[in-house]
Amino acid sequence: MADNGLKPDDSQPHSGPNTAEKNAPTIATLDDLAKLANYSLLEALNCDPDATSDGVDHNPRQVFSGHYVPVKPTPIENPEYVAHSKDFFQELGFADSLAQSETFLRLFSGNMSQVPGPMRDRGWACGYALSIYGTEYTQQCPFKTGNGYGDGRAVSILEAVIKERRWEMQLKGGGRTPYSRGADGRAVLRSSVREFLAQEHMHALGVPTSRSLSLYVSKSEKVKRPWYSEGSHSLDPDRLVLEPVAISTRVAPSFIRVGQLELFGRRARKNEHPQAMEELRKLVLHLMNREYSQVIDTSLNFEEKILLLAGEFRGRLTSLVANWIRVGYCQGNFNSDNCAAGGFTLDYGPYGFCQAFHPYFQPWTGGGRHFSFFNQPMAAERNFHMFCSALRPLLQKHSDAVVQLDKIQEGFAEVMQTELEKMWAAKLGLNTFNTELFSELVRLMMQTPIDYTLFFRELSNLPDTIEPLKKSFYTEAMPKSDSQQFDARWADWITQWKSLITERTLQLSRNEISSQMKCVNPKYTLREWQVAPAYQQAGDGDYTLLREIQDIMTQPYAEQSKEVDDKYYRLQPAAFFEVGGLSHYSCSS
Ligand SMILES: Nc1ncnc2c1ncn2[C@@H]1O[C@H](COP(=O)(O)OP(=O)(O)OP(=O)(O)O)[C@@H](O)[C@H]1O
Ligand SMILES: [Mg+2]
Repeated sequence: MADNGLKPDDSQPHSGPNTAEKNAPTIATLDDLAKLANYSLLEALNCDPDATSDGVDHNPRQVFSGHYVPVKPTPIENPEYVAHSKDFFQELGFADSLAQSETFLRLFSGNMSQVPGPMRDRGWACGYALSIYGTEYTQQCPFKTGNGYGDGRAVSILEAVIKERRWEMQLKGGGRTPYSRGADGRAVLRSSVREFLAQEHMHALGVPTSRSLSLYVSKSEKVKRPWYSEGSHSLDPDRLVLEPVAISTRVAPSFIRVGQLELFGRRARKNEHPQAMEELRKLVLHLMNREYSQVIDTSLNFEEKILLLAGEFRGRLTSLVANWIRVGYCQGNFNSDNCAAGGFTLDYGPYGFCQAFHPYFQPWTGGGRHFSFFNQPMAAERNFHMFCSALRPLLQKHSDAVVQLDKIQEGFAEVMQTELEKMWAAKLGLNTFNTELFSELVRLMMQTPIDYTLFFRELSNLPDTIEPLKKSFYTEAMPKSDSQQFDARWADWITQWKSLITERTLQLSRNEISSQMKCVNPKYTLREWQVAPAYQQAGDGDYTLLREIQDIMTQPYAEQSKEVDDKYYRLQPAAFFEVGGLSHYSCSS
């Protein structure tokens, strides 16, 4: 395996500069960043042999082989700075001033014409396959073959090793690529603000995710998207809206998706061309290098590495989905092409955070029950099966390894269940999962509509009665006649739960239990009715609210001021239920 340019263990303290010096920005200019360019993907993988070398390759076409197509992004017109992630800038050692510097803005709004060397002056897009809940689709591209499907508006522009970690930087909305399928390759400000805020929020919530680097909007270029009139109760958007285009940059160790492995797995399985098996092998080795180098020993033989990879991805994916449920996140569209092979959250399209609890909460009207809140473990299992199927052709001559891979695949549900039980126990402040207590809680949470975030946060104060929890009840939605009966059942539930907490106080103080609970039950989560005014105001050039939300939502577990609580630690107002664009969306791009 190629050297990935990383030290074996980057969690070790480094000798050398003291902390203050270490935290000082080391990347103050684009030249500083360009020097760190290091393109493992371009070096290890195959370029599409039919690609034009200038990267001006924007028309939809079939890409039959190769892992990537060189693409020059199309810059947005008259770009203006909207936001950058201060936290992530600091982690990377970027000076804040960089975000508003002319050269950085130019590059990260899609203009690669003047990049300093050794950074390259073109980016790349990758093809991938799509499976929806475990069923392969090849009809979704204009050619009905699946060969024209992939990064249709995502263009990677840089891979760099920064502070001993490898990062890929990808523009979203960077214009057309051969995979754009007749669409414009653009993202609008609305969806870019949503993704930008959500990525950093999820990171702060402790959920593995792609990160947000920067966000720029065009002051003159607009595109039309179907969207909702204000207050519309329609399921589908009822009008076309002209919206400003934007480019956000997201960053991750790699952007390899399960769908990408599937594409190459399918070609190898069907022996579509002479290099198909070799291309699959290369991609899998590259994935190990990019995402699993700390856990896959390079001296092992290939079959052993594949089994380790499958086991490790299973661990990451199950833990990821348990975390999603912990924080109330519903991805909405958990197809294999939105499932990062590194096991982190990717593609914040029709996502939403659960407010009024329902196990089948699903903000995307096209997502159905299969991608709904509590069904995410099943959707993840389907994606995991597709991942294993893509690896299988590589084990053709090793029947023992195939049996072991099958076992890893079959074991998904059990590992998932263990993760979920661990997570629920932690949310409830307990050491072990109690089936009876949990089942009754879910029944109660369905009968008494509760606010998912508020409920668990209030519970973290270890109340003795249900009174403090009522802050989280959507009482208006409750049938009055039943409320006394529900109160009695809630009181029983609290008594049972408290007796388990009391048992736990033999090992931990009440304060310790409460603070542990507050580390897993966030106080603030993104609520769509609060994000909508932020992107609306941003459309008018006012970024104040966006930045306020950014500040608050990057400290989601902290107790913040009373003003913040009054505004953000509260139920969704009744007027926003069932409103298009707030409680549901049929399209989000
Ligand atoms: N405006 C657009 N122009 C071109 N391609 C698009 C556009 N919107 C979506 N696509 C492509 O359609 C496919 C499905 O869209 P989906 O909403 O899952 O992805 P996305 O939000 O664009 O991208 P990602 O998964 O990269 O975050 C993706 O391959 C995407 O690249
Ligand atoms: Mg997607």
